Amino acid sequence: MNAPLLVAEDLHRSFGPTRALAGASLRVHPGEVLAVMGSSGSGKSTLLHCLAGIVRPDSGRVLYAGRDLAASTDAERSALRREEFGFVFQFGQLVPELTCLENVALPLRLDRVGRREAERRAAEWLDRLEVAEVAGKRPGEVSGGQGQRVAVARALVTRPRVVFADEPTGALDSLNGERVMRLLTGAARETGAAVVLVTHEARVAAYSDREVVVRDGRTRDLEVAA
Ligand SMILES: Nc1ncnc2c1ncn2[C@@H]1O[C@H](COP(=O)(O)OP(=O)(O)OP(=O)(O)O)[C@@H](O)[C@H]1O
Repeated sequence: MNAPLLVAEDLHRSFGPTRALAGASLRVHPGEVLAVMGSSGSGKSTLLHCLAGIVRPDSGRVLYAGRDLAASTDAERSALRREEFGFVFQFGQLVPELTCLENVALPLRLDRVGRREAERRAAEWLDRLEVAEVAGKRPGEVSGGQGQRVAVARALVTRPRVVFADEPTGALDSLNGERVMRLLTGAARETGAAVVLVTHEARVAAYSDREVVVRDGRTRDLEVAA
């Protein structure tokens, strides 16, 4: 298998007296869909935030493409998040004042792509996520499932190498959840993006290539020969 793109080694992280991570390790290979499973409070989101350079572990290392995240500056880490990573959260977190098309175009605009080109690419992604009809609407005017598909389009429009998805279907009914998962993993496979998918639902994890379980802040790999 290729060299891993993202590596977490023996991460520990506490918030005051609460130990969120107590020895979490994992590897993400280019293009793979990895599900991070575990019960509520087990440390899944903290692990995802450490992997994405949002939360700094108390000890342990995170390497992205061989580079130690702790050795980079805040500016380098935010550039990495903007250029190489995409994010999908449980509640779309779209900008309410912008139309869905403008929301998807936003990461490109932040990368200084001109408006016309950014909106052309955003429209392509809305189409790909089967949600072209909401382009001119604001997030408050679309359904939960449509909003999540817009959020997936926004996460993928910059062609990231890793998409971090934290309970992306958590607020959806099962039919809409399945649709979001099918479109998210399909688009990621087409563009070669890896996906780190945090979920507590086996039905959602079924879309992954491999599963890692977090329990009391520690990871356990389900696949022996991963
Ligand atoms: N910023 C924070 N401040 C204080 N405690 C926190 C913070 N973030 C996480 N924790 C605590 O760390 C533990 C792990 O939380 P985390 O959100 O990583 O778990 P999770 O597995 O993602 O849970 P859930 O599935 O409920 O989202 C929990 O006890 C949580 O309350």
